Amino acid sequence: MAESLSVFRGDRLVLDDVSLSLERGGALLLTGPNGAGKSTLLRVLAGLRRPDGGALLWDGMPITQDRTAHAARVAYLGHQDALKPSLTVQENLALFARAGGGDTDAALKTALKAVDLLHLSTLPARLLSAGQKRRTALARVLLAQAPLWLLDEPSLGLDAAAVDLLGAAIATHRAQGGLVVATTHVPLPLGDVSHLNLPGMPDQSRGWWGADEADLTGDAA
Ligand SMILES: Nc1ncnc2c1ncn2[C@@H]1O[C@H](COP(=O)(O)OP(=O)(O)OP(=O)(O)O)[C@@H](O)[C@H]1O
Repeated sequence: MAESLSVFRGDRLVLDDVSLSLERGGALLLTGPNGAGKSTLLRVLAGLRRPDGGALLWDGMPITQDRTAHAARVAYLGHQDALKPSLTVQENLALFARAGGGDTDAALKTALKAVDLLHLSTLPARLLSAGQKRRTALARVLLAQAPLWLLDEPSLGLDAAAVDLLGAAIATHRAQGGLVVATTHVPLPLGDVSHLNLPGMPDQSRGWWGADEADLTGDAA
């Protein structure tokens, strides 16, 4: 899926020769210290950022051949929940339900139920707690009906019950052949996963080029 990716941010090499692959139904956990490049790698996998070296493949084809098709494959959960504050939970999700096609109302209801937000569906997003906003953002991932879920610290702000719901949603997605790549600093209920640790710089003050480059190469699954 990803071959020898390298990415600069500013003049710093953040990812160096990172490779990974995932089969249908597979999940990959990205770990590493703050600044190691986990979010950067997710953005590259989402096609939101072009790598400076290496290639991203889907079913053996470079994603650069059809970026629109790749965008449609991806449901991306970033650090920002990106909800429109004046719209209700339901309204925030409606666009994504439509994009998924089929019975919009039924899909919306199923997604709201999956994150236990049915009772708050008519509340404006500005009135939601941090965890409720995160649940809404997760519902959007469910509605996207995309095979590849890219989740940046998905459990951030979630209570224990919501983490269980997240685990259930991921299990269902994987059972249907979906793929998941998630970053985390805490244990996540992902089941059987591959693991890629990006160690980052042990001492940032030494500058990137002092790093042991072998430590930066990750091969998953
Ligand atoms: N726009 C930018 N310009 C320059 N450097 C950047 C930019 N955005 C991020 N970086 C740097 O890229 C490196 C990787 O950042 P990234 O957000 O991918 O790390 P992370 O592993 O997700 O960290 P965290 O665990 O804190 O979320 C960091 O050193 C960061 O300072």
